[in-house]
Amino acid sequence: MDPADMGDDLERVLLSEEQLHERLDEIAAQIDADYEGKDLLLVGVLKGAVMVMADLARRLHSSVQMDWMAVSSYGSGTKSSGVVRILKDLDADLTGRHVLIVEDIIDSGLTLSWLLSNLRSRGPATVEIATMLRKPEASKVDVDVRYVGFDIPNEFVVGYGLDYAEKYRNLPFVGTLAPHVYGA
Ligand SMILES: O=P(O)(O)OC[C@H]1O[C@H](OP(=O)(O)OP(=O)(O)O)[C@H](O)[C@@H]1O
Ligand SMILES: Nc1nc2[nH]cnc2c(=O)[nH]1
Ligand SMILES: [Mg+2]
Repeated sequence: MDPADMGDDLERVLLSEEQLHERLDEIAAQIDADYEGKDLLLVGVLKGAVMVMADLARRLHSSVQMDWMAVSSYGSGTKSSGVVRILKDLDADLTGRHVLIVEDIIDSGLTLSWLLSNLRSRGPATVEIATMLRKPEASKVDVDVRYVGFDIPNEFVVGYGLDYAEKYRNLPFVGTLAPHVYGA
């Protein structure tokens, strides 16, 4: 999808495709170094993390497996409901595994803190987190995030997996929406 095809829905491009990919090169190199000689299980959080999972995984030289969990707390709005629902659970048994949760964004941090305690209760060897984007609110939650692509301002963003009412996930960049789109 091209920015031009969004008409006046797009306010501005926050992170270009090039910026996202360059940062992923750096993060992938760090992950390869940190997990050298270990089997790694990447856990992608559907649906938002699809793009970052695909782009990160293909940069890794480590031995990795990929599994998916679908959770949702936002529905079709721009605010977290605070209630996290499992829509699809993992196929993999986490016992003794090195787990890396792959997220597109940490905003309120509610999804992640819930996910962390859920996955930790399944007996993994280690659980770490990689996220492409992180907003300032996330600092209020006591969660240690090992790999962060970009710290971004507190605006509702779309693209690179992130939706507004299920649209715009296929944008190759991260942008902000014009307020008229979500009725502000
Ligand atoms: O830090 P938080 O405030 O909890 O927000 C972050 C979560 O919100 C988004 O998922 P969403 O619930 O919109 O589901 P989706 O990935 O299917 O769009 C995003 O993918 C994160 O999982
Ligand atoms: N699309 C989108 N989903 C989110 N989920 C949590 N924060 C955001 C955001 O800024 N944009
Ligand atoms: Mg969403």
